[in-house]
Amino acid sequence: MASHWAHFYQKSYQERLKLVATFAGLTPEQLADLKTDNREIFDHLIENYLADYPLPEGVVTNLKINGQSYVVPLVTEEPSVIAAANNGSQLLASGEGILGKVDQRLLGGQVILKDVSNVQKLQRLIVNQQVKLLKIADQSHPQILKHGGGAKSLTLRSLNAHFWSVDLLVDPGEAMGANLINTMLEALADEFRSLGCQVTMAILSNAADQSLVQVVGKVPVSRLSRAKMAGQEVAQRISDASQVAQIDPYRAVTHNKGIMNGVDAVVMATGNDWRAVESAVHAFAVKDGQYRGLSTWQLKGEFLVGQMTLPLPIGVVGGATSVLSMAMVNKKIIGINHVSELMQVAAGIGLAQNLAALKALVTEGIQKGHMSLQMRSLAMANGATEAELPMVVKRLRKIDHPNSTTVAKILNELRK
Ligand SMILES: CC(C)(COP(=O)([O-])OP(=O)([O-])OC[C@H]1O[C@@H](n2cnc3c(N)ncnc32)[C@H](O)[C@@H]1OP(=O)([O-])[O-])[C@@H](O)C(=O)NCCC(=O)NCCSC(=O)C[C@@](C)(O)CC(=O)[O-]
Ligand SMILES: NC(=O)C1=CN([C@@H]2O[C@H](COP(=O)(O)OP(=O)(O)OC[C@H]3O[C@@H](n4cnc5c(N)ncnc54)[C@H](OP(=O)(O)O)[C@@H]3O)[C@@H](O)[C@H]2O)C=CC1
Repeated sequence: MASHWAHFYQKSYQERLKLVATFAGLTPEQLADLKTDNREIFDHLIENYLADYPLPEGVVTNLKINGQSYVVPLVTEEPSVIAAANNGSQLLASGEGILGKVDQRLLGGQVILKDVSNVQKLQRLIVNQQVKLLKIADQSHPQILKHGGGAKSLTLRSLNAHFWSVDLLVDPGEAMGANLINTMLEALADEFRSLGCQVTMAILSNAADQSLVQVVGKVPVSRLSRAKMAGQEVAQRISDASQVAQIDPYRAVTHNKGIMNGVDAVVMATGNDWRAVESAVHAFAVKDGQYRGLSTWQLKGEFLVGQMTLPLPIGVVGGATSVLSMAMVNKKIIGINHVSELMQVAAGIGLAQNLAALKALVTEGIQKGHMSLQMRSLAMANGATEAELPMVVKRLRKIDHPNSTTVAKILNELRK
């Protein structure tokens, strides 16, 4: 990680802005985008527009994937998430960094049929007229062919005695593809209606289990030592925590929430559909019938090795990724042009977040780090001014379990 990023969080706001703008080569207009309201765009983006709802955006400055370093914007309202992602990224970068890969990106969708009169006949038609049917899909959205994508396969699947699903797989190019596949599915639905089928509906599936990203991270055990705990012991305890998330759904849910603290923050920052991502990820977590942690950590000799596979229905073009000026600025800061790279960056941030969370949990506990960063929020929520923050936070850090009453007492003393 280049030295000018070191202790980024200890620099002033202006210094941080200047460093990121210079690093990403932002134009003056793009730099201005980091601070303007968006009424004229948002009034056309959603219905009944009323106001902007700004959320904080920070950056992780030291993510290393496949030997490349990234500065990654994260949008989140939760204190300590960005600190954790920085912490985990730094630990992973101290080893060989993260290795990532995306084998294929296909988005799925379905035309739901009811009470098919002759299943064998329909099955034969779908097989024998596959080329014609895929052409109907492509012709409904010809632009996608220009971008190297298109409809790839159509198969029939029984759901129960009454319902069938005609499953379509589409290569959406660099887009997430929901709008484009829905257009294709509605064209196919019309075709099946013309063949005498009862069509219930046509809609994409957010399962995205044909758009998987895999990340593997290795941390030298020596980097994990903490206070009185040797690195080997911390590594073993992280591995134990990982095993618990595999056997207990009750734990797995929070283990995965920690991962999604990072993933969602990148998905939001790049204008992607985080509801689609959340649906896909949690469905994938229960793919074998039991809800399990999405990542595993194992002690292998001198390294703690983490691995994770995630479905990520996201894009780098289309939808809000091409409408929100901040999404475009953030894609420039990350420096990505291909969606497979963005998938690896988002998953890498999720793995880093998970490592930092587990390390905190199995050593000093989550509250020490979390609450020390939460102090500013607690102070501001209870009336501390910008000028009073440093003194209030300094005093809060010396108190066990501070609360709003503690803040009121400190402010009373300061304001006498
Ligand atoms: C909070 C830390 C990082 C402190 O960690 P620490 O080791 O006490 O602090 P440190 O001063 O030694 O800093 C270590 C590194 O953390 C980063 N770091 C440190 N401070 C900052 C900061 N202010 N801003 C940005 N980055 C920061 C930074 O990279 C720093 O390296 P340095 O630059 O000093 O060489 C650690 O305790 C941690 O990672 N905790 C996990 C916090 C977390 O996961 N928060 C999410 C909310 S809790 C949750 O929802 C997830 C969870 C826990 O439920 C998931 C689960 O159950 O699995
Ligand atoms: N998750 C869900 O369940 C649903 C999500 N959505 C929303 O749909 C949106 C995503 O759908 P999507 O189809 O991506 O949206 P868009 O239709 O906005 O984006 C796809 C379009 O991007 C253009 N494009 C430019 N370059 C490329 C490229 N390299 N590869 C592919 N397309 C390219 C193409 O149009 P052209 O060639 O004309 O430029 C293409 O048709 C999101 O806003 C999402 O919230 C909608 C319904 C449901």
